[in-house]
Amino acid sequence: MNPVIECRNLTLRHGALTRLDALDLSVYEGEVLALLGHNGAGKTTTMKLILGLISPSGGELKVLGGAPDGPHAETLRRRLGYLPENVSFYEQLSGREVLSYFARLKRVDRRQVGELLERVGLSEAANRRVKTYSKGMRQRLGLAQALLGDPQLLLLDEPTTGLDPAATRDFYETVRELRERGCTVLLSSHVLPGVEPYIDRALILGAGRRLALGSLDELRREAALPLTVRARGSWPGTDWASGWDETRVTPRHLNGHVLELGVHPSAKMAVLRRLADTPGVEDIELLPPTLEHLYAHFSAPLPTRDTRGLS
Ligand SMILES: Nc1ncnc2c1ncn2[C@@H]1O[C@H](COP(=O)(O)OP(=O)(O)OP(=O)(O)O)[C@@H](O)[C@H]1O
Repeated sequence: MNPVIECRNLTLRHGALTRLDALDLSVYEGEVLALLGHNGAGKTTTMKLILGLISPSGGELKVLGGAPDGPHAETLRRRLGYLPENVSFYEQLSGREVLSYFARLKRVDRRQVGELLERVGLSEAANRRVKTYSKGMRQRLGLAQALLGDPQLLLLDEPTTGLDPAATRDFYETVRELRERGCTVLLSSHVLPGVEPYIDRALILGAGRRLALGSLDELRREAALPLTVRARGSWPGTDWASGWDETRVTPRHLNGHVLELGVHPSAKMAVLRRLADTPGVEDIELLPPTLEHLYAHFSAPLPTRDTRGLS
C-alpha cells in the first residue's frame, strides 16, 4: 500500500507552546483515519500542516510524495479537498452558485457542480439560497466543495458537529462511498457515536502528542479494557454476585432476568463456559468496549486509566 501521508517526528512549536510534538504517522491510500482528541489536542494543527497552510518547526512531512509547504504545494492543492471546521458561505447565493464559485476558484470543470450536488443529495435544493439551508445541508454543501476536482486526499475537520444522528449517518455514508473509490480520508471529531463503522483506524491526540494509533481491534488489544457480558434467562434463588474471579470479573446483577458482568479479556472464555453450562441461561451477549470507552481510556491521565470496570 502506498502512503499518502508520512509524518516522522513532526513537531510544531511556538516559543514555549507545543502545538504538535514528534508525531509519527503513515496514512495509506483508501484509508479512513479518525483524528480524535479534546479541545486543543492538535487535530486542526495536524490538518493545517498536511494542507501546507502552516510549516513544521521540526521533523518530516510528506503528502502525496512531497512537502506540502514547498514547491510541491501547487500540484498538491489540486489533489486535496478540505472541509474546514466552521464552514461559511455567501448566504444570498444558491447552493449551485456557491459551488460554481468554488469550481472557478479551484479551476475545476463546472460540469462537476451538478454531479456533486447530486452525490451529496442537494440536487433538489440546488437553486435555493444557502440562507434557507439547514445545518446538515450546509455541511453537505461543504463536502461537495471539498470534493471539487476529485481529490485523492480529503481532510474533514469536525464534519458532523451539530448534525443530528440521521444527518451524521448520511454524511458518513458519503465518506464510505469516497473510500470505496480509493479516496483517503482524514476526519477529526469529538462526536464519537456513529463514527465507528466508517473508520479504518483512529489516532488519539492529547496536548499535541500521539496517545494511541490503531484499528478498533488493535486499540482494544492495547487497552485490554473489560468487555461487558450480558446473560438473559431465569435463575431464581441463585447468588450471582459470588464465585467469580474477583480480579478479572465484576458482577452487576441488573434484575432477576438479566445479569451483567464486567470481564477482563483474559477471563472471557471461562465466563462464557460457566454461563453456557448454567441451567436457566437462555441468551448471552458480548459487548466489546466502544470507541468512546477506548477514547476515554487513552485520553485519561495515566495514573487514573481505567483497567477494571466499564462505567
Ligand atoms: N494560530 C495559532 N497560534 C498559536 N497557537 C495556536 C494557534 N491555533 C491553535 N493554537 C494552539 O495549538 C494547540 C492545538 O490547537 P488545535 O486547534 O490544533 O486543537 P484541536 O485539537 O483542533 O482543538 P479543537 O477541538 O478545539 O478544534 C492549542 O494549544 C491551541 O491553543
